[in-house]
Amino acid sequence: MQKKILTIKNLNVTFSTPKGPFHAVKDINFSMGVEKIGVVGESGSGKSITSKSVLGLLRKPTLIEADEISFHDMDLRNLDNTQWRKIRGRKISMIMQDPHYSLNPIMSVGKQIMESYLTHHKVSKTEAKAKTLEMLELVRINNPERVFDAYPHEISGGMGQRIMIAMMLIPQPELLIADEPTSALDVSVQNQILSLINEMVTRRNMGLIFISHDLNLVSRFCDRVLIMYRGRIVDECPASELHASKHPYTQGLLNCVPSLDHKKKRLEVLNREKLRSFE
Ligand SMILES: Nc1ncnc2c1ncn2[C@@H]1O[C@H](COP(=O)(O)OP(=O)(O)OP(=O)(O)O)[C@@H](O)[C@H]1O
Repeated sequence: MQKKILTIKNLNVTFSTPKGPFHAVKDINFSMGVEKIGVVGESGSGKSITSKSVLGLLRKPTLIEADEISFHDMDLRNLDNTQWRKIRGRKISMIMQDPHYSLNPIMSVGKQIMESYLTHHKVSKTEAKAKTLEMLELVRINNPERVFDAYPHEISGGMGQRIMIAMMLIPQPELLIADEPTSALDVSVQNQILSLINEMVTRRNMGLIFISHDLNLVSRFCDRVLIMYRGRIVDECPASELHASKHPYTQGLLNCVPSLDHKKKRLEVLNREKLRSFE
């Protein structure tokens, strides 16, 4: 049997809000090995909160309850900051949606990528810089020497996404959580980045959780898909069978995807009445 990288059993997340408790993530169960798992679902369905729970990024008073969240054999519940520092970035990395929130505004982007490498590898600065320039090239940055010295406000959104990807991949994590990692990139750069991520999965045995609104991309790129609705996983299928799913919510999502074949057809709106039984 394939070795498990991540196992989640009965994960529930409840926020405390001025209007009372809000149960954002409900009874999530899944496990994964060296594979690419796509997570889809409309905005607010709980995709990011599920990922943030895995990385211990939610703080009290938010209530995170789970029977199990384990990475290989390690229990990720209740780790302290020192233990998290050894895992975040090094073993589990997350590429966030907006690079401008994730990059340090007062440090050059090259230094940030280099630091990410040096934190986890005992090498000289010269070696780390060479590795950083190599990584910048791998994420298709032209003129890496110049970009190395740029500050986050000097770079475009698309370049920022590639820099985030470089920073997260350089330590060679065992699990990568990528939240809309290529949304600001044009199709050719997107394909190159996806092939780089794919290579990390196949050659370095990395597991990938790929959060996206792009159902066509997920069905093409991933191995398996989890479909979330209102905090729950309501459907799960091999990625190649996503378009054939019989689940009403998945069908609803698929019907909202613009298609070149149906240019004149009006885009459908999800029928919420039909979906009440999944809440
Ligand atoms: N700090 C918070 N306090 C209260 N509710 C929150 C908080 N953070 C997120 N939520 C709510 O939790 C739910 C799940 O949010 P989450 O960010 O996981 O959605 P998502 O599926 O990732 O959406 P998107 O695709 O837009 O990123 C949403 O209803 C959101 O409003």
